[in-house]
Amino acid sequence: MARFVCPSDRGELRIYENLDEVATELADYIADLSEVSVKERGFFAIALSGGSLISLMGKLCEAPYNKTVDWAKWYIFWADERVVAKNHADSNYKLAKDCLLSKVPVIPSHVYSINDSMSAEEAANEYEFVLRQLVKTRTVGVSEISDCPKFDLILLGMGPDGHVASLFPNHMALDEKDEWVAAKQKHYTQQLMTWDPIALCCLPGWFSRATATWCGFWTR
Ligand SMILES: O=C1O[C@H](COP(=O)(O)O)[C@@H](O)[C@H](O)[C@H]1O
Repeated sequence: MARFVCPSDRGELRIYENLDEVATELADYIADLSEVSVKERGFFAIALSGGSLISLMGKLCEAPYNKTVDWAKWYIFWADERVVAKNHADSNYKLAKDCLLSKVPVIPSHVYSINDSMSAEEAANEYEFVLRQLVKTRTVGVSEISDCPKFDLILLGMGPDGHVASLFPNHMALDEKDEWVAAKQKHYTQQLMTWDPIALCCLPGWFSRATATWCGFWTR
């Protein structure tokens, strides 16, 4: 049974007993939001991070969700990606494909992975261009107060140092105001990583109907 805490007006904190409970609640949460979005807009635009989040979404591949969710209406995006080939073990796209997308009937052309055949800067520009087209057609919603995309759901796993979507605490990418997608240099040294020191990140200016940040520590 989850405990609900509202530390401020900035959202709601739910604390679960164990990982299984989190995964069950997360699957319900996503399925409900998908249903509402498809009913209201005809689409469900979801942005994913990499990391532990993806295995937590695993229950979506099982009954009843694999049959009840309207997968054909899903449009899938990445909140961040590493600058590696799509078949590289560190690719966030590969992680989602292997553990989730290959197990449910999503439409391949609705899966918007980040281009791995160009430089990080070019890939960031291209991703922003694609997003702008999808916002124009309202496949991805638009914010009421700016022209920024408004996803139906942005799901972000949070690393132990508080980073989400390759946005590390105090990184200058957090001050970015104009671009929707940015390539950034890795500036942190405390982690050993095998991939290139640049990551794409979708910026804090993005909007969503719902943003859920799933932290790495679940138990009380
Ligand atoms: O490097 C990354 O880490 C974060 C957090 O991952 P987690 O395994 O600690 O949950 C992830 O959200 C991000 O996509 C990834 O690139």
